Amino acid sequence: MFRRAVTALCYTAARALLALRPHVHRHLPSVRTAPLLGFNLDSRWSVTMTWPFSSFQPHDYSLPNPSWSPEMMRLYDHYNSLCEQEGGGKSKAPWVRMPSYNRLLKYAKGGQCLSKMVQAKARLFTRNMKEEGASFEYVVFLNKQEKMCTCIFQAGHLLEGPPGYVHGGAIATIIDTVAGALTTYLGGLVMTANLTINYRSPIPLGSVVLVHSLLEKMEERKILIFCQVTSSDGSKLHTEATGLFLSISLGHLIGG
Ligand SMILES: CCCCCCCCCC(=O)SCCNC(=O)CCNC(=O)[C@H](O)C(C)(C)COP(=O)(O)OP(=O)(O)OC[C@H]1O[C@@H](n2cnc3c(N)ncnc32)[C@H](O)[C@@H]1OP(=O)(O)O
Repeated sequence: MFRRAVTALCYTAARALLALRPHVHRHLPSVRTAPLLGFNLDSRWSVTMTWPFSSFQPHDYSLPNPSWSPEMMRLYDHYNSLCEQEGGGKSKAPWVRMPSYNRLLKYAKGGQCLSKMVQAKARLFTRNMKEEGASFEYVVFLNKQEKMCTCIFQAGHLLEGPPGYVHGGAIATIIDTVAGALTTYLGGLVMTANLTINYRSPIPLGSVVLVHSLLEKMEERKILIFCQVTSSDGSKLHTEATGLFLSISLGHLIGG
């Protein structure tokens, strides 16, 4: 009984992710939970919830907070100005800001509630710090036409690797996150199969960098991504990476 309930909840959450690209629904068997906990991601990637309690709206971590440096704010304002504006209806603007929650479950309608029922203490580890600015501060913008994402990333003091510089694992994490966001948009439910990273120059702790991720090739379930991390003015290359993502069936996640 419990297992069936958890499975139904997982189906609902996964359907929320798959809603990003409806064509991948072919990977999912039909389920009956959707009418109970439906969801909708509108064209600006903000979640439209019909859950009756508005306070259940999840916190969006990709919005500015006081820890953001002037450079982070400048870049945020720049990319935001390229996006469809609030109340602007259907826009031709190619960029959208992707919302960011501390659990992927929260993309589901009623996901705030779901996330309290399924492994309530679990958190997306890029979004699990209480202190703003201490670790990953980032916002991802998606360009649907170009099939690319650009992330503005401010690396906080807890991400130190070599003294004064960002840890290579933290850089891999933000690359995986940005490439993962792009491939989720392109392929629905995905997992990283392979990441190959070349660290070209160290990233100073506390600095703001740009993480660009773009589609190289998409072949059935395989999505190949190219990434570059550069200084905020683009003059310095910090990191290059390629990633292979595979779109998966829901059974892959809940079957173990
Ligand atoms: C808005 C949303 C934001 C989201 C941000 C968060 C993103 C976070 C993303 C992650 O970090 S995911 C967690 C880390 N990844 C994993 O834990 C994945 C662990 N590995 C697996 O679960 C499976 O190995 C995997 C799903 C990747 C593949 O298993 P499958 O059984 O689906 O694939 P299969 O073995 O049938 O292979 C399918 C094809 O892919 C190829 N392939 C599989 N794994 C490969 C690999 N590692 N390298 C190269 N090719 C690979 C394989 O050769 C084959 O090619 P062909 O079709 O041409 O024969």
